[in-house]
Parts: sequence; structure tokens; C-alpha cells
Amino acid sequence: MEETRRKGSETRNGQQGSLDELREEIEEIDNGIVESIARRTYVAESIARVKEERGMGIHDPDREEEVLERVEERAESLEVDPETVREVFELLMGMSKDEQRRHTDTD
Ligand SMILES: C=C(O[C@@H]1C=C(C(=O)O)C=C[C@H]1O)C(=O)O
Repeated sequence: MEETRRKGSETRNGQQGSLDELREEIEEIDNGIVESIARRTYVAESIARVKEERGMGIHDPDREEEVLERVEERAESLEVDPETVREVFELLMGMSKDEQRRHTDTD
């Protein structure tokens, strides 16, 4: 946790960076977030194809609850609001289900 906080708030020389430097750091993080969302979506599309072959539906509420519990625990250990992280992942899972439906005939 300390490592994540340190990486997220200090520049290389160990001091707080300037506003521009800190905003650059945010931009890099944002790019990483968008890339991670894209990767998550591509994997979900592969999962959708496997489910289609097996005659399974897209929506799996038990799996979704597992995902939400895991990310809430992770958020708690990093001292960020678990409820907000839960909401972000509810949105991400909604997005992945929309994409899965667009790429298969399954529902
Ligand atoms: C990706 C899956 O399909 C759906 C989307 C999920 C997700 O985005 O994490 C989880 C469960 C399913 O409702 C899956 O079953 O793993």
C-alpha cells in the first residue's frame, strides 16, 4: 500500500512535483486506465465466444459478485473508497456485457 501511495505522489527526487509534472503523471495513469479497460473488454469478448460454444448466457451474477468483492477488498487495502470502486466496476462489467453481446449471438 505504501509503495502505491509513494509511486502515486512523489517525483523521482522524492519531493512533490510541480503542477505540470503531477498532471503529466495523471495523464500517463489515465492512458494506462484506458488501455486496461480495452484489454479487459478484449478478454471479455474471448470469454463470450467460449460461453457461446458451451451454450451459456453472457450474464453471470455469481461471477460479478466475486469480482465486486475482490475489487472492494483491494480498494480497502489501498485506502480508497470501496463503494466508488464498486460503482466503477459495475460500469465496466456493464460495458463488457454490451461488447460481448455485440460480438456474439448470445444474451
Ligand atoms: C466476462 C464475463 O461475463 C460477464 C461480465 C463479467 C465481467 O465483466 O467481469 C462478469 C460476469 C459476466 O456477467 C465472465 O463471465 O467472466
